Amino acid sequence: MLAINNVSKHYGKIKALHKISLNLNKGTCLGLVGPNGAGKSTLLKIIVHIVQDYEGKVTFTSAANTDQKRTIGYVPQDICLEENVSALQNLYFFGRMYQLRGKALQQQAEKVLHYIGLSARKKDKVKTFSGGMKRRLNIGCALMNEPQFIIMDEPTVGIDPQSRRYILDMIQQMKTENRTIIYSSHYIEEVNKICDEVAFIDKGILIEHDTIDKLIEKYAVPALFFTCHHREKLLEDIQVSGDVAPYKNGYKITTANPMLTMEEVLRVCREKKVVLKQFELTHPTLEDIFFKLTGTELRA
Ligand SMILES: Nc1ncnc2c1ncn2[C@@H]1O[C@H](COP(=O)(O)OP(=O)(O)OP(=O)(O)O)[C@@H](O)[C@H]1O
Repeated sequence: MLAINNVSKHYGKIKALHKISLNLNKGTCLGLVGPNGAGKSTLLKIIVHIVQDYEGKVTFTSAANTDQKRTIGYVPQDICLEENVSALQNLYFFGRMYQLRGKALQQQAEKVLHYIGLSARKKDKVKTFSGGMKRRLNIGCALMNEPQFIIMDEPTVGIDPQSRRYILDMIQQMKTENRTIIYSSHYIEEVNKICDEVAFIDKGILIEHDTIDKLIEKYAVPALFFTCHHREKLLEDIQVSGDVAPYKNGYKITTANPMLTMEEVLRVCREKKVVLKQFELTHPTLEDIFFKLTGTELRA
């Protein structure tokens, strides 16, 4: 288990983290979600001991009597590879840091290459790789010590959809191996797809932490989404039924009674001869919940 207790971090006058506390059970995949500058990387660097000057406490408990260093794999946000040598040489470098030598080092590197789908390119220099391949190798380096905890800082930034899908599938595979994962991202749809739990962080403060199902249940407010021509005519009349706000390319009405509001919208449309282009009952997404809790757009 990972226990983060009351962790705060200042960089000079910048308050990067403020009294963060959260626990993570073995085998859980946690999505750490927040906009740029929220404090995600700082928290991850504290967890992996890169940042050591902070207030509060971080403790790990892991299986058997393994050395704590050997149980954590960290995938940094910035790609950390030697471009002028091969993928294999990069993996050997990280393996040696974890005291692997000889046949054990070779076998582990081959295993990781297979895992990240780069066996066929193992002898090629990294500088000939695409961005997505480099990201996969960056993850592979963190897997050389067979970590129990895997901590990934935005591992899918700026890559092609195919590599993104490959990385997400790899994470699904890691979950089946009962590894504990922290996955930092501001791509909420990825988090929704692969994570069990979500921690929302904004301006260094932990806003919420729960399972995705519980967050949806807790903050679920039914809403109607519509787009239409002459929507201003419609808005004048339907405000009584719910809270109307601009949303994507149309409007969203948050309402306690969606069926009644739906009937009312249709009635007003008929009366005012407004043609609806799209009209549907929506379910809140994690992105909506984040916005509701912080007033901040994730991609800002
Ligand atoms: N080494 C540093 N020196 C000074 N300030 C820093 C340093 N690292 C981070 N910060 C500041 O701390 C705050 C949190 O930054 P952090 O990188 O942890 O956020 P983040 O959520 O990971 O953002 P991003 O998604 O952009 O990577 C920001 O205001 C940032 O400018």
